[in-house]
Amino acid sequence: MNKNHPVLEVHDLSKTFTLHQQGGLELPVLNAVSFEVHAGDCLVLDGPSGAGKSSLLRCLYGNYLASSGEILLRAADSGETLDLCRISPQRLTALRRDTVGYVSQFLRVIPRVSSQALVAEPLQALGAGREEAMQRAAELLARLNLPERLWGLPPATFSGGEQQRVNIARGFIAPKPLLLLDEPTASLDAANRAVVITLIREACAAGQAMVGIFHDAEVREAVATQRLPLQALSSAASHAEMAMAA
Ligand SMILES: Nc1ncnc2c1ncn2[C@@H]1O[C@H](COP(=O)(O)OP(=O)(O)OP(=O)(O)O)[C@@H](O)[C@H]1O
Repeated sequence: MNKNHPVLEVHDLSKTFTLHQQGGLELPVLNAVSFEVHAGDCLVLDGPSGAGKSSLLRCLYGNYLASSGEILLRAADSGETLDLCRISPQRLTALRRDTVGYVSQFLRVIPRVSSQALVAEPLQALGAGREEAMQRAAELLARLNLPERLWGLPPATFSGGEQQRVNIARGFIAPKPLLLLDEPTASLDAANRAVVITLIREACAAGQAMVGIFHDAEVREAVATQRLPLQALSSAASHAEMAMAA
């Protein structure tokens, strides 16, 4: 692990939402946030509800465009450092394939695609053969205790916890340098939470870096190598009150 070159560097990142349906009201959510993450680190985002944890994670995946600042990520293919705040959509798609993964709270189901194939897909996108990817998908689904009778079915009708485990397997199958985790254990029982903790630790030991939000204090304690405290800058409620008072 090279501690000198961070996988991710964030400099003075700020994000303000403009609420067009409320007369262009401005809602500052992140103010000059800076941090770096190295291979093997698991950075846990801390802070109360509304502090901007999910918004920050979405900026790091390029779903939200930051208002100012830099998000520097080292591309796995070229080793080139790219700024997510100033990147083309084509480059972002390539980065998501080989450099940065995202485990959201909810699974995006593709009709008629089996759970196992859905999990295998990110590894195939990195060049692995179908057989190898399906085998690795089966191993992960088994570790996450998803009953084998479900592997061949599309996950649309699965329970929340079953869908979340398919999503986690899909996130962990391809060893990208950076993995973003948005409450990956929120719908899981204690046994499966323990599996996810082990997966995170193994991935970090193998040199991946993680940035995550974890609902459960026990999980935060178990996985964090660093913490980033965030504070609520303003709340939608107080802004709504201000708008009504104006
Ligand atoms: N797309 C959006 N448009 C407008 N406001 C938004 C948007 N996304 C988030 N916000 C606002 O930004 C603030 C931060 O939200 P965010 O979801 O990032 O917080 P959080 O720390 O993840 O909260 P929680 O722990 O409750 O999930 C909230 O006040 C929220 O209403």
